[in-house]
Amino acid sequence: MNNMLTIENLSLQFGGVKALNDVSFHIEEGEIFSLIGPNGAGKTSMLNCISGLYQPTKGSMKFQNQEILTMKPYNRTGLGIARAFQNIALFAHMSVLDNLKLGRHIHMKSGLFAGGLYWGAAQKEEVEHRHAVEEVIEFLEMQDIRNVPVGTLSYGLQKRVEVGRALALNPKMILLDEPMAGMNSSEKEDMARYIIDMHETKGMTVVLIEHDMGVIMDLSDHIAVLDFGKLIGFGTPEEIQNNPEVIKAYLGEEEAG
Ligand SMILES: Nc1ncnc2c1ncn2[C@@H]1O[C@H](COP(=O)(O)OP(=O)(O)OP(=O)(O)O)[C@@H](O)[C@H]1O
Repeated sequence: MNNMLTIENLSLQFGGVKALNDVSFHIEEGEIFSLIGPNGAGKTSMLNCISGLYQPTKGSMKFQNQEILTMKPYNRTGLGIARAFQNIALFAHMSVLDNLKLGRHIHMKSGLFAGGLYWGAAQKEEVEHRHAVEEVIEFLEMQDIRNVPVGTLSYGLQKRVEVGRALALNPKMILLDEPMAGMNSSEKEDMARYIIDMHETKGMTVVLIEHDMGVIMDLSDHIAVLDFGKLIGFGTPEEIQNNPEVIKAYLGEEEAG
């Protein structure tokens, strides 16, 4: 297996807080990879470093062997990294279809000149947007709600649209920050099925933050465990479940709760 993302000695500091402290791990191409750990452990910070929202203080981050540590988020999208947010960041008054299309326009627009001077190219791009968005609507089974304003949908469906917006960018690697938070059990099952399909039918690499340990252990090929910004475990679900340090810092605490 080839590495999709290789992270070495990554640190991120906010004032006196070490959000990430000398973290190293790798994510293989085409796998479902999960980041777990207690609240405030640094999971979202790590995702923000991967998407380019946060600039690490030091370390190295290679995407398909290319150093991306200082690369702008826009350029990372171009390489094939897309991200769905934990807190839904959609336009409530716009339809599902328009939210998905807008996501592509924002990230992939060819610019005013291309639009004005090369009408043919802009038209071709519009067709591509349409095609990608329709594919996502079918993949996430959103045909019935395609024209519905996002703000009127249930929380679970809004989360699905948020994931769809990242999917519409046709990424090689998709970053999902708690895609099942606040969902009921049938919505969770649907989302788990979509994640498996992203991996199995689209061959996508999926990076997941999730608190539901049942979901994590079922879906993940590999797991990294963070605690106070440090990597305290890395391995298969079985290895993680049998790792004494992880049990002490995180899993044990769940059992007790
Ligand atoms: N923009 C920021 N400015 C200052 N401190 C931050 C910022 N983002 C994160 N932190 C701090 O970094 C640490 C890690 O936070 P982070 O949100 O990455 O944890 P997390 O594991 O995702 O937690 P949760 O499960 O609660 O979402 C925390 O101490 C947090 O307060």
